Amino acid sequence: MTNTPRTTDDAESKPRTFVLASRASKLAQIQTNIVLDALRAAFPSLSFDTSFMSTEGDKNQSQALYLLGGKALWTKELEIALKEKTVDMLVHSLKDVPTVLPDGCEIGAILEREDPVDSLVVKQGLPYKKLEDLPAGSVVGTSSVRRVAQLRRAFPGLQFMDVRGNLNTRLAKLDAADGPFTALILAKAGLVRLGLGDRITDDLHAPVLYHAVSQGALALEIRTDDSQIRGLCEALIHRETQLRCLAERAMLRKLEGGCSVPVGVTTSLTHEESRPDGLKRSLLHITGCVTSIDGSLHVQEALAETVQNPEEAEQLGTRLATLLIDNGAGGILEDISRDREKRANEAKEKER
Ligand SMILES: NCc1[nH]cc(CCC(=O)O)c1CC(=O)O
Repeated sequence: MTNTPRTTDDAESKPRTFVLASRASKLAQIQTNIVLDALRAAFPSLSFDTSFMSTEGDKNQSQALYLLGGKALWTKELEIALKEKTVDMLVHSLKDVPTVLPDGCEIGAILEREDPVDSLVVKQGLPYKKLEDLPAGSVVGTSSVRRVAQLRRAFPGLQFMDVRGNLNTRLAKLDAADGPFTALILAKAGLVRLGLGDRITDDLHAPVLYHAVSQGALALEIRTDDSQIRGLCEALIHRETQLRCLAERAMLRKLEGGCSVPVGVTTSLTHEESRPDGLKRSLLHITGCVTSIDGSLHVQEALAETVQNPEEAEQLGTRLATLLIDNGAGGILEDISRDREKRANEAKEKER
């Protein structure tokens, strides 16, 4: 047997292994494996691996999300690893990705969306199916100010309470015999991906509840200077989801909201025509709303436009945000940031 000496050249010609990274929660791992399977199917000769880590949002389970504010709670640690090149691609729920990315990072692909609606999950053993069925005073758990603000309008008799933790933790809190909750509102996509879709008793649609920007869609975040991985990402782009989500994110960016402001949205894309030059023109509808935390004020606007590319989709979202701001959303958002500052200061005072 001959001994082949290992030269530097050999090491360098060793094929690159692309490392996909995400949060360590069960849902994040399932989502990463969805992407891993798609990449392996599209590029059978390439080598992929995964890496999981916890983020500030996972570690800080006690503070209300509303007070933690619009920081990059779920993405920052991952983006550091991406920039240090320990990993090559981040798999996110696009909903959790801030609308402005750090320098050197970009979205490489937005994948086909699950149903973006929010769903009702009722405590095990209780007979209720819909929010309408819940007795007055029932406690509904959600950590989203968007859901609380909109649902207070439609269901003034219900009580809403913060519930934190990953999806399995929240369901355990719901089902606990001595727990306060009668039901939870959760994103349908997360429940379905976790195989918990059978716990859903109802889906909540607009105009009762507008979903979060980009809810239900997965996104891949990459280094701007990594053209090789950008090329791989392109194979996973779902055009319809991409155009819808980019419009939604452009709206939120202009409203200067993070994941924790009461901004809701719905979009739809209808294919109008394939033109002789090969470009597709699609009609993009977007309805957006901003609701005050107590549900007393609600501003809602809608626009529709034919779009041919991501830039035009973003322009539509930005225009909708301007319309919302001009029609009262600006005041609602200012009140919220004043209130958040006040509460954050009170919390700091308490610590002293
Ligand atoms: N903020 C938590 C979060 N981020 C993404 C999802 C669900 C999956 C998705 O929207 O893609 C959830 C859970 C929830 O809101 O119920």
